[in-house]
Amino acid sequence: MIRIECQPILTAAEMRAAENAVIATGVSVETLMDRAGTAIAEAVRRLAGTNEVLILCGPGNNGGDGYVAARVLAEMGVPVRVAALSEPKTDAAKSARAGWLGPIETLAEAKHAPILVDALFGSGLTRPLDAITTPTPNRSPADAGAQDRPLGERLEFSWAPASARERSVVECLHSLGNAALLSIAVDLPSGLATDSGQALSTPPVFDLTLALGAVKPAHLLQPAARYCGQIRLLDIGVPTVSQAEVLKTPSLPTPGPDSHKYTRGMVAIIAGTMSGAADLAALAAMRAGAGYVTLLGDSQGPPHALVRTPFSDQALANDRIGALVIGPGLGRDDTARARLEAALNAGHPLIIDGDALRLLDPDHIKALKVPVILTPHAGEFDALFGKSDTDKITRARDAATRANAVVVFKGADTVIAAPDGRVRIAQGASDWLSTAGTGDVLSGAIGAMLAAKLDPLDSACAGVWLHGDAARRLGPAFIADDLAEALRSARASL
Ligand SMILES: NC(=O)C1=CN([C@@H]2O[C@H](COP(=O)(O)OP(=O)(O)OC[C@H]3O[C@@H](n4cnc5c(N)ncnc54)[C@H](OP(=O)(O)O)[C@@H]3O)[C@@H](O)[C@H]2O)[C@@H](O)CC1
Ligand SMILES: Nc1ncnc2c1ncn2[C@@H]1O[C@H](COP(=O)(O)OP(=O)(O)O)[C@@H](O)[C@H]1O
Ligand SMILES: [K+]
Repeated sequence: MIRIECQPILTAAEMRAAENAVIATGVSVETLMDRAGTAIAEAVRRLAGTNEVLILCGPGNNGGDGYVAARVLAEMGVPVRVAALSEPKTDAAKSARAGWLGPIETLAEAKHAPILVDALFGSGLTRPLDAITTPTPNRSPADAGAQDRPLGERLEFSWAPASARERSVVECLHSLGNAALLSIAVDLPSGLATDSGQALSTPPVFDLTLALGAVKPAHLLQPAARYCGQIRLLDIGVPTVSQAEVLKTPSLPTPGPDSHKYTRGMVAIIAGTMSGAADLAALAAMRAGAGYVTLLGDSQGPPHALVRTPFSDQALANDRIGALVIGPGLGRDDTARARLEAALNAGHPLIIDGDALRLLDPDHIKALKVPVILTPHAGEFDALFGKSDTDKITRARDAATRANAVVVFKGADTVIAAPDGRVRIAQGASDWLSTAGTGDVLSGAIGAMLAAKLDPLDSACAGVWLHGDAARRLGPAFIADDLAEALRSARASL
């Protein structure tokens, strides 16, 4: 089981292409399925202990993985039962099923087990599960004493129409999931759309998802990600590359004997009508490691290390400024517009956030001659780039190309895109970040990274990582001020 940080993220089609490239070298689908099922079995055995395992198998290759896992677990001496939704459809799944010598229960009538493994649907799901009804076996497992039947004897499905006992797949999944001590999804919790991260149906929340061969968008994008629990990758010997990767722990420069405050990086924050927001960005830039932070505009209070200067074109014309943050608490009045205009003309690398995003259009941003990082939340993104039903990765990537800027598309599933098509997606954000001012903190943290001369994509990634790590350290009910302070602990952990 491999941690997913830094791993390539593949769409369903990209994963199929990667698998096909391996198959073209002479490796059969059955061999890949065998590797997948064996890896699942090994992972499940480590977690299951002596507990009984119930594996739910669907009609496709996800179900095939389940049958292989069941066979291997049984060979390992782990108590395991199989319940199926229907007969397998693919050749590989049929051959995997043939290798399972135990009984097969129907999904609707399967009794729960302490360990639930969902191998109903993976990356092939294209429509909701709700409409599915389960076939009725000609004998129920209970009638036939399925649990006691020797290996080798199996129940045959009859494809009879709905019976009184028939239940929807979603309902079965939820009740078996609720009753389990530990629930594990094979590749994806059944019901999720692999590429968009939409929930075609609502699965239960799993404890663990075992991604096969590669991380998929649905492991990271909302709403799908909330159903996955912990995510671990299983290697099935399929080489994968992608321009999209899971956000990694950054490697940041630390001060040395030759460092001074300006070599550490100077960040300027432009204040506006709500100076608290600019104060938060400034504090965040300092705690993220900037050597010098100046706040241009009106604000008061600590920290004393923050250099407050009235806003002026002259103050802006400081060559030492390595990153200029504009937008947090800027307002949208004439003063805000004038300050934004001055900032765009100052020639410093820019982080554009909050109100400033509402005063610009993509063409204007594209015309800028300096590195630019945009940090919109969903509302700001829609206002700037237009609404769309396309998936968040594509939207972020298209926006980055259109504005020729790094785009940090915020949310519980922050997607960071560069104009060259590279994408990084954050995992495991704390939901407690949903509090006022945390976006201001992010812009300041990214400012510190850009001023430290990281390239724009790396700056955005490092800022998002520090922000996410700081939030996780704080636990519940923190406020943005706490988050800015905690950036220091996040940096110290590197
Ligand atoms: N390819 C490989 O080499 C390897 C792949 N691997 C594994 O394969 C998984 C992908 O397999 P997959 O493509 O067969 O898709 P899967 O997720 O099992 O489901 C599709 C099946 O379900 C059906 N179906 C869809 N929606 C439905 C619905 N609502 N209600 C009812 N049926 C519905 C659909 O039918 P159809 O839409 O064609 O009518 C089709 O039969 C992947 O996640 C990984 O676990 C590994 O073994 C490694 C090697
Ligand atoms: N439910 C959530 N789970 C995880 N992160 C979230 C959630 N909601 C918001 N965030 C993060 O919190 C920050 C909020 O930023 P933003 O919406 O700009 O707030 P503000 O303008 O109040 O500072 C972003 O970094 C975003 O990614
Ligand atoms: K599954």
